[in-house]
Amino acid sequence: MQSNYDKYPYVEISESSELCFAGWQHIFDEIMRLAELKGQSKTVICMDVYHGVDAAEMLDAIKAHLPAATVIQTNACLKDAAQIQQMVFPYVTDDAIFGRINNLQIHDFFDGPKLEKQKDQIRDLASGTVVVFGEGAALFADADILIYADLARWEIQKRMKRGQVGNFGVNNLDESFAAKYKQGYFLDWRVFDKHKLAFFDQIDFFMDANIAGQPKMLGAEIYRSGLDQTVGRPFRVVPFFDPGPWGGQWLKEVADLDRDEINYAWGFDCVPEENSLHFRIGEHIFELPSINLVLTRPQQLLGQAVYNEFGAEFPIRFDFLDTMQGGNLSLQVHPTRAYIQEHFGMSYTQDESYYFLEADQDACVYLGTRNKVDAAAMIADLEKAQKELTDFDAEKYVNKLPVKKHDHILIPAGTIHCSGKNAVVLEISATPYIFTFKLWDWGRLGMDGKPRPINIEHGKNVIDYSRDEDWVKQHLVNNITSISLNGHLKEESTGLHETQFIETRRHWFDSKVTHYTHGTLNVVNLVEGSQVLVESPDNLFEPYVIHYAETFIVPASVAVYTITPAGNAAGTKCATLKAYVRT
Ligand SMILES: O=P(O)(O)OC[C@H]1O[C@](O)(CO)[C@@H](O)[C@@H]1O
Repeated sequence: MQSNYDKYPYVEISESSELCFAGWQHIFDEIMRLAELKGQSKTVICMDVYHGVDAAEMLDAIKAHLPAATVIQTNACLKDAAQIQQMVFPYVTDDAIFGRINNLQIHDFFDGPKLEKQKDQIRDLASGTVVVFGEGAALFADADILIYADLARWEIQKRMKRGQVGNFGVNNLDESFAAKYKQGYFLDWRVFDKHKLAFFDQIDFFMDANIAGQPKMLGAEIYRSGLDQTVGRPFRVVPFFDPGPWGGQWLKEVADLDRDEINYAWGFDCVPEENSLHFRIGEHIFELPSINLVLTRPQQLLGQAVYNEFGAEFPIRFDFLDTMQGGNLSLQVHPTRAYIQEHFGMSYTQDESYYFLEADQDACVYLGTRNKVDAAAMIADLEKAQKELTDFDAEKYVNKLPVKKHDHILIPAGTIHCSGKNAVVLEISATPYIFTFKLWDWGRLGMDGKPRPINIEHGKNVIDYSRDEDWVKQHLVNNITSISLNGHLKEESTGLHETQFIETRRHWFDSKVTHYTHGTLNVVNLVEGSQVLVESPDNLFEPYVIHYAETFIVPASVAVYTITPAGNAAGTKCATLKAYVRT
């Protein structure tokens, strides 16, 4: 298959490339230029970092480029690791996967008296250059120059897998990836995002610390202008891909991924809390976590109504599940809203849907229970299969339905489900994605050679047995309503179910289609056709090329945009799937 999916999308920022400082020498020259401009006898430089930044590299650079500076490391003022373990335990818990959302702040990790003493000592220094370096540095002084070194969520995960990064304040480099991810998800990343946001407007320079030995730095004005330019036009975040026990071979071809990897299960094409954004400034690519856009420009991005409902959180997720020549996903169910709130402190739940981008002859979805199922017998059989490592007869209890390309299957929380093998799903779902109660994993092992954790205990509390064969066929399988039809355009509503907050619209078209955001965020994927052009009828943004299977975000602040078949798809029938929050 000829691939034209762009796996490194960027936003072109209209600034001179000289304003992106690449390499430690240029970075420190610029910092010292600003320090000299200030002309003070004492300069306090705070170099604050996201947890996971390579501290050794930064410290060496500080010492090499500012040999006369007094360097203070923030980690000397942390509480001890055992105290931090105890503090975080109620939120991290001893569950293998799930923790609890909480309100811990970065200062909770520091020893109060030590921090105050250190602040006094910095204040009392009479002259010279003082560098406060490390996590939480902005707490330590009113910085003359505040620098923030940031790290993409995916890069942190890769460093965790390699054993280079553990969790904040605890010595757990050798802990399993799953345990470190859980602590990152429920704790560290929320703590660090809150801290970054609190000081965001005071930051003078932002650093991209993603590639070892290749730091880059942008002045705050350019960085903020980049965010403003991004939120005024359609854009893509940088996708990332991960293998899994049921993963397939389709993403490798379509997204041109490493052919030597065993498989790719997931392609996260629009999960802005975890993806990156790439700014292109002249010849430089500057990487930043896309959550920074969500946190700092929520009204322009989401629109006022969505912001009122969700706050600064991006509520829609698009990702791929590739099972071509792979296996079935685990048979699973997601918590209801009440359950996720009570047990995990999340405000909304993992409502999902599967849009089938590709499906082989034998592709299927497991969805809902069989009519008049014996619920107690099903749970007993699931528990037996888990305890005694016997087989679970899924088809005795769960509907198995054939699926074909362009089917849209709705999966409100509480519905037992999973995609079968030999299909490619575009998941169009609410953002939470780790709250999966696995009921049966088909007797196979995870990528680490161990059985994956099963959650029948949680699952049995949320399975909705009224979602049986008859009900799911009527309500959850291709529940399509025609919205409008003319010679060149057909618009259909394909979901989601009325209990879910996302509306999805499919457009079939062979010429220009006009879309209105109505002041609310749109997320769009090209599900048919090799290429389209997204344009502003008023020339408010540059024309934007989108290829097959690429997801793009249209901020609420973009009132109107058009989509036209382009390149070798010009004049041919294309289709987009657009999602937005029902308001
Ligand atoms: O549990 P499995 O088999 O890995 O299932 C796939 C997972 O991917 C998700 O769809 C999230 O993208 C979850 O709902 C699900 O847990």
